[in-house]
Amino acid sequence: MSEFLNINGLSKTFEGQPILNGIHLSLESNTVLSILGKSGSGKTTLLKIIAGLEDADQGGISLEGKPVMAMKAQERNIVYLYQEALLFPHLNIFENIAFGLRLQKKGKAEIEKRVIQMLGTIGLEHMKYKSPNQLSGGEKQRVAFGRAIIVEPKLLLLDEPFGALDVETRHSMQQLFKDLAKQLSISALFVTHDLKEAIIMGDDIGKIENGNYKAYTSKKEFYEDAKSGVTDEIDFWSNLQRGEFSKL
Ligand SMILES: Nc1ncnc2c1ncn2[C@@H]1O[C@H](COP(=O)(O)OP(=O)(O)OP(=O)(O)O)[C@@H](O)[C@H]1O
Repeated sequence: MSEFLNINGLSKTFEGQPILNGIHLSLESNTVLSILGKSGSGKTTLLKIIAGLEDADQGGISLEGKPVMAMKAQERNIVYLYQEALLFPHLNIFENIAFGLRLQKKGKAEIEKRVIQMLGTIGLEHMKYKSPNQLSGGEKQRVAFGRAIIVEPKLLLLDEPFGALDVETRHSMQQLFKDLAKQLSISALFVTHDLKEAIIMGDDIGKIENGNYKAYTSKKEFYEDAKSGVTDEIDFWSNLQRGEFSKL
């Protein structure tokens, strides 16, 4: 079956150490797939290979049926976003968001209209003339989202994008992303090692372990997998409620 994104037998070794071991993964369009995995399991490596920022040793990737391995990163129409929202420090917020549209040589009026609209969507209209160093971490991450999404990439790769944010900001960013994903029919891989975040963000869930990828057929299957960590989490909170940790 031809899926939106198909990853076929992807392998990567670093300094003789196998990291990805023939990964097979597929994603339907307009779907967010959460990928869980412990630190060092190869999540970032996988995303970087998909984005074209790292080479694979073996395997193929196709997007909308077209092989992308031979394409340069900038030709893939894939955006990779990670924890640190790297904005252009010398450009104000408006220009940071407008950047991709200027590269695409869109007209002045169209850029103005789309950037203003995006600023509204991410709730930062009042900050358009500020520079990145005047923004909080959460605000910077919003701008990074706006800048990524405004160019309408085919695929969004999110690498622990909220990892550096406090709990409250993290929740509001999760909600914002979920709303945007629905509104703009976004297709994305969302990498995290946070169990709850994976459940909240993903339409589907999978995990990387020992260099292999396991796709869960449903969230129910994930909850019921003794190794998913969900049961441990539930047990923890049940024990806490029963007062079994009162001596801690
Ligand atoms: N350029 C590199 N050279 C050598 N080893 C590397 C390189 N990049 C990553 N690695 C190693 O590959 C392994 C997987 O790294 P990766 O960053 O993909 O893991 P991760 O699952 O994203 O981890 P984390 O959740 O901590 O970010 C790690 O052991 C890392 O040290």
